[in-house]
Amino acid sequence: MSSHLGFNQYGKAESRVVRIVRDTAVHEIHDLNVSTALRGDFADAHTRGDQAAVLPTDSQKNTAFAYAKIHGVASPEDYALALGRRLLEACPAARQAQVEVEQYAWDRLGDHSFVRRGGAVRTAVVTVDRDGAQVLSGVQELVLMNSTDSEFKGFLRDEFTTLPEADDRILATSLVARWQHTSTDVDWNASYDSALTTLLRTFADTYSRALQETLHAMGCALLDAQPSLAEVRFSAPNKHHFLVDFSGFRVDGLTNDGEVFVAADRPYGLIEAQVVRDGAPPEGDAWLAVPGFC
Ligand SMILES: O=c1[nH]c(=O)c2[nH]c(=O)[nH]c2[nH]1
Repeated sequence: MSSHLGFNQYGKAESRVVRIVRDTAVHEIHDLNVSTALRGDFADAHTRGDQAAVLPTDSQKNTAFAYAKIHGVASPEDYALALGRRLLEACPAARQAQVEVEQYAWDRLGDHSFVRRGGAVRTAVVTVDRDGAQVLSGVQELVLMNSTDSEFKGFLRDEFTTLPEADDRILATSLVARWQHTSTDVDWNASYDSALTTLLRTFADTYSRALQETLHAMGCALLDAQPSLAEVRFSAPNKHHFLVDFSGFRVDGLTNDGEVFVAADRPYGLIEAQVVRDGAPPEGDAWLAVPGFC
């Protein structure tokens, strides 16, 4: 048999890093899930069992914790850039380091008391190589619903199509979105806040003829609002809500005029799309091994 080693990377997945900033009596909390991966010349580890070039995943994990102190967490992007650069420095065989961060938000209850905020998780994926870095920012588990102003009709029909046309339906999703920056000279927190505002406003304000159209509108709005973004990608489960049929109930005058639905959890439509700025620079390896997108 003839074969060769193909693409490979290795690192520590999902280090749960909690950094408390306690320089004053009013503490701050940064709650992260951090994954690192190194890519480069690690053939000897795979083919000869030689670990000389391998910075252990345990050391990568330790660096993730140390950098929460040494560098701090001004934003997930800024922390990930610092961590990625350090890992490249520490591992000469690595050509590229990818750092993925999820940040869980906490709301303040007092000087040193917090309550975890439900809902959306902020994300960053930073890919650092020896002459630059690429940054994706994003959000996941952003659960959205429009209770009207959504239709789905005029679709292709075949022998197996039973779906009725819908003039007025619920549109709901748990959105994953990531967007690529063209620079690392960015106010990451301001950019994220503005992106979220744009996405939510557009979801709410767009009359939807399909989830596909809504995603496209959200992507266009985001690229319009932030000229330094190259591209946005969405993965959106269509969280179907089916009208409950009251017609068999023996209750006089009981109607269901778009008022009572069953929320189905599976199967679900999965709508994925990229919206790309014309003339955007090449995307490089920013999206390599980033799961969940077409
Ligand atoms: O917004 C939608 N897009 C589809 O492609 C689709 N397909 C389907 O059955 N329902 C929907 N809804």
